[in-house]
Amino acid sequence: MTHLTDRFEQALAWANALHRDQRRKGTAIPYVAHLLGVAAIALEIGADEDQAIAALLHDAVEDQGGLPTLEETASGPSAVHRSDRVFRSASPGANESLDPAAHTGSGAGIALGRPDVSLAADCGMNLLWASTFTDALTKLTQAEAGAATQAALRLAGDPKGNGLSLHRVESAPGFWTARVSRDVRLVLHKAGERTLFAYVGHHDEAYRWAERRRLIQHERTGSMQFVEVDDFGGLDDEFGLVRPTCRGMEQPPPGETPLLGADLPDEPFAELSDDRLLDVGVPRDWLERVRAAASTEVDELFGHLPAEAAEALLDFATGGRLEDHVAPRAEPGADPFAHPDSQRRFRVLDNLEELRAALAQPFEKWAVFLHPAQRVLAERAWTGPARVTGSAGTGKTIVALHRAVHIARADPSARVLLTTFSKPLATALVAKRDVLTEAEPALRERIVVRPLDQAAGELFAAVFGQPNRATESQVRAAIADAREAGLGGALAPGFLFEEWDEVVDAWNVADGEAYAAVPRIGRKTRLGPAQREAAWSVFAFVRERLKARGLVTWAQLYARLAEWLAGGAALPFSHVVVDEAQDLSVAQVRFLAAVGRGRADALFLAGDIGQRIFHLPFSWARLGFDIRGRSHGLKVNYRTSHQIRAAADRLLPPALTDLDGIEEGRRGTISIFDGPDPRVLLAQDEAEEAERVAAFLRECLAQGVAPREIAVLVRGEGQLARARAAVKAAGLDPRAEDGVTIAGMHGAKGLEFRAVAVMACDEEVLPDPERLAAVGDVADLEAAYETERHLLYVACTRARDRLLVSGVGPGSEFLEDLAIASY
Ligand SMILES: Nc1ncnc2c1ncn2[C@@H]1O[C@H](COP(=O)(O)OP(=O)(O)OP(=O)(O)O)[C@@H](O)[C@H]1O
Repeated sequence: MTHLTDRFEQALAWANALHRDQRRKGTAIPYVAHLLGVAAIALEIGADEDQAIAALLHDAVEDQGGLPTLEETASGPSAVHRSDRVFRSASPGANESLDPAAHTGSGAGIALGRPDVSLAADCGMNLLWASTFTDALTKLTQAEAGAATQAALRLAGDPKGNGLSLHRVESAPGFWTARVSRDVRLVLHKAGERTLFAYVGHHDEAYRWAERRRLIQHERTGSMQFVEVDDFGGLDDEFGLVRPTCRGMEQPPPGETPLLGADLPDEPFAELSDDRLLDVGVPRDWLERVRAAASTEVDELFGHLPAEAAEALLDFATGGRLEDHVAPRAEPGADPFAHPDSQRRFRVLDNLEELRAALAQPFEKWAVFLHPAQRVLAERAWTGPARVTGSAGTGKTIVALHRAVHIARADPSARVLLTTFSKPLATALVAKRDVLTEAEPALRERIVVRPLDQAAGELFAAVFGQPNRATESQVRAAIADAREAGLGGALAPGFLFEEWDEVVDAWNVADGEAYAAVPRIGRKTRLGPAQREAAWSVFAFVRERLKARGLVTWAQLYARLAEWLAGGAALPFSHVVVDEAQDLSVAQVRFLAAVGRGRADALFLAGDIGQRIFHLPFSWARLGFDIRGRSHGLKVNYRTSHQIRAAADRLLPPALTDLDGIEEGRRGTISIFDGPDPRVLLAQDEAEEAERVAAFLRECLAQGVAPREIAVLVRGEGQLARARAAVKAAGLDPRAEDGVTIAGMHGAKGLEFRAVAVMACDEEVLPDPERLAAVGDVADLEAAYETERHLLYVACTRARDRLLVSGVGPGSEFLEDLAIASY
C-alpha cells in the first residue's frame, strides 16, 4: 500500500466533491473528469510520489487557474491507497468515487483505474477500435498515453463523451475529436450508434490525420478500410497509418535500403487491370497511383495501402501471383466489420475490459489484430489433429496462443495444456498467455503452460509415482559394459547408442523379434540378421540394467502414459496445443497421438520443419498421428525485415517435405517491413572478429538498440568465450542481467531480438564436426548435416532489424548460401 502525497489527496478530494455536486445538478465539468483521469493515470503508471504526480496534475491545474483549497471541498480529505489496480478509500465518505465496486450507476459515474465500463454497452452503443489507434498510442509519451487511455475508457463508458469536448472535424466526414489534455486529442469515427477509436495524437497532427482519411467499405471485397485521400508521397511516418515497423525502430533513411532491391521493372504494376487490383483490396482511389508507381516508390506506396493490398502487391513484385491473394468477398448485407480483412485492423468491443487490457499493452498488437490466415487456423473447428506451419517469424506461436484461448473461451469446461519443448520457451508462452487473457482471469486458469517433459513427468508422478529417470550417461555406460561383456560384435558404441535412442528406446521395442520387424525409420543403414542379433543382445542388456536399477527413460515414461491413456484413462486436460512441434521426439508424438484419440479437436500443433534442430526426421503417421489435410501454412513474416528474411530463406530449399509426404512450401513468404541489409564478415583471426563484432554492437547501441534487445549467438558452448570477448570489447558487461543475450543457437529457438550477431561461423565450427562424427550411422549423416544448416537458419531469423554473421575465414560452407557479399 502506498500512501499518496497530501497534494494528490487534496486534489482527489476536491475533484470528488465537485463531481458529486455537478452530478446532482445534472451537468459535468470537464476539468473534474480530466483531473480524475489524471489522478488515475498517476496511480496506473505507479507514479513515484511527489514529482511524477505533481507533473501530471500540473497541466490540469493550470487549465483551471489553480487548485482550490481543501476548505473548498465538500468532504474532508480521504486517505487514498493503491493496491495494484483496485482502488479503495479508507474514508467511508469517499467510497462512491474511489471504489470501482461501488460504481453501479448511482453516486459518481467515474471510477479511478476502472471506470464503469459497462455503461456504453448497456446503452446499445456500438464500439470499435482500430489498430491505428493502438499504433498511435505507442508514439505518445507514457503520461500522454495514460491520459489517452483513460479518456478512451471514459468515452467507452459514456456515449455522450461528457467532459471530453467532442468536436466534429469539419472537412472529414464522420470524424470527431475528443479532448484528452490541452494538447492531445482522440480521433473518433462516428456513424449512428457506432463509435470507432481511430487515432490519437497531438492536436494539429490528430486533425490532419483525420482530414487525410475516409472510412470506406471496399466496393469489391466488402471490407472496411481507412483510405488515404492525400496526394501519394506527401506523408511521413509521423502520421501513423504507414507501413508497420518494428517496435520503436526508426525506419532506415528513405532510399537507403529499398524493400525490394533495385531489380524491379520501372513500373512494376503498370499492366495490372482495375479488376485485378480491386480483387486484392486496392481502394478505387488508388488504382491509378498503384499503376503509376515507379519501382523506387513501391516501398512508400505499400505504406499507404490497406495491408491486404500491400501484401498482395509485395508478393507480386517479388515473383508471386496476385491471384493467390484475392480477398474474400462479404455476403450481401453482412456486417462489413466482420469481414476477415476488417478484423485485422478493427476490433468490435464485446467487453470493455478487453479495451482496457489492450490499451494497457498497445505494443502487443498480435493480441488483438490477427492476419485472416492466422484467425482462420486458430478458430476453425478441426476434424482431427491440425498443424500450423510457416517459416520463422510468421506468427505460428501467436496462432497457437490464440488457439488455446479460443478453445477455452468456446468451451467453459475445457482445460488446455499449452506446451513446448523447453523451459525458457514455456516461460515466454506464459507471458504471452497472460497478455491475451488480461481481461479474463478465469479463462487464464484453464490454460496451463508447461514444457512437455515437465507436464508428462507430473502426470506420471500423479499416476504411477515419482519416476527415477535414466540419464544419457547411464545408458552409454550400460552399452559400454555390454560390449565389455563381449556383446554387440563389431558394432560401434556410437552407432549402438543412436540405434537405442532413435529406434529401440524411442519406438519402445521390447524384444528381439519386435526389433527384427521394426521399420528402422529415419535410419537408412540396413542391418543383416546377424548384426541385428548382435545389436539386440546389447539392447536387452541395457533394458535389463535399467529395469534392475528402477530407472526409466523419457521414452519409456511417455510409452507408459500412452498405454495408460489407451486403457481408457482421462488426462487432466481436454486439449493440448503444442508450439515448436517440429522438435517433438518419437515418444512424445506417440503419447500425443494417444491424447488425440477420441476427441477430434484435442490436438493443435505449430511448427516449421526447416527449424528442426534436435531430432532426425521420422514418420508421424506411423505413430498414429495423422495430420494430412489439416496442415496449413502462414506466409506473412511479422518478425524479420525483408532483407534478413530473404537472406535466411536462401539457406533452405523452397519447399521441405516431411517423411509422411506433407510438403511445406516456403516460397511466397513476405516481410512487412524493411531494414538494413544483413552483413557477413570473414575475419583473419578470432581477435579481429571480436573487434569487428564489437563495432557492430556499438553501432546498434548508437542507433538506440538497448543491450537487452541484442543477442550474440554461437554454435555451441565451445564458442561462448568468443561471444563474450566481442561483447566486452564493445564496452558491455557480458554478465549483466539486463544486458546482451549470449547463447548457443539451440537456446535461441523461439526468441527474437532487434539485433543479432551470429558469431564463430568457422569452417571447423559449422557444421559441427563433433556432431557429425557422433552420427553412428553413415546414412544419417545427411539428415544430421541438414539440422546444422537449420541451426544457422534459426539463429539468423532471431533478428528483427539488424543481422551480422561472422567467422574466421574461409568460414562455414553455409555462409555461401546466404549469398551476402562479405565485407
Ligand atoms: N498478427 C500479428 N500482428 C502483429 N504482430 C504479430 C502478429 N503475428 C505475429 N506477430 C509477431 O511476429 C513475431 C513472430 O511471431 P511468432 O513468434 O509467433 O512467429 P513463429 O512463426 O512462431 O516464429 P518461429 O518459427 O521463429 O518460432 C512476434 O514478435 C509476434 O508478436
